[in-house]
Amino acid sequence: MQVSQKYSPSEISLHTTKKDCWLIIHGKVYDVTTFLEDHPGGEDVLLQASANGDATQSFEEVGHSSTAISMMEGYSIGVVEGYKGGAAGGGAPNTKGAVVGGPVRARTLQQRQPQTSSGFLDLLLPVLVLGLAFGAWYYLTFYSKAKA
Ligand code: HEM
Repeated sequence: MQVSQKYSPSEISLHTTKKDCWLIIHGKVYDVTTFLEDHPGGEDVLLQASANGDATQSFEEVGHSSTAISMMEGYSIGVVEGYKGGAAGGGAPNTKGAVVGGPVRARTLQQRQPQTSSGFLDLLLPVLVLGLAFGAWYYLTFYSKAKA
């Protein structure tokens, strides 16, 4: 098994420029310098996230696809020394040294819920059906009376 390179937070904080940009996501360190220009969300957000320290929250908030999550491995260069994940981040190395939590949490968050239709549309359909039913009943009643 490959031993992960460990980086101290102060060392990581030296890599926040366009020519040298590292990110911390779930306690892992990613060198995204070559990815900056190709990132669909733009390079600015990555530079900003890099400068902010831990990019886990920003990364999660976007709800990245599984494609994005699998791309990350290609930029991984190691782990944060002494990283303690805690409730917010997940992905912390546990006592046995295995990284837990991160991908699972990422997956649950990135399953974007399809936008359910608005309350207005939810109401419109039953009202339309009722209206049609009433119209049909009224027409048939009136029509049969007129004919009689
Ligand atoms: C190694 C880390 C990252 C990788 C590999 C990555 C990859 C991607 C990919 C492939 C997309 C296209 C949409 C998708 O497939 O989900 C995307 C979109 C995006 N990403 Fe990232 N990303 C990374 C980190 C970040 C971070 C740290 C942030 C926030 C600070 C961020 C913000 C965004 C935004 C705003 C979009 C556009 C979302 C949209 O328009 O729907 N990304 N990213």
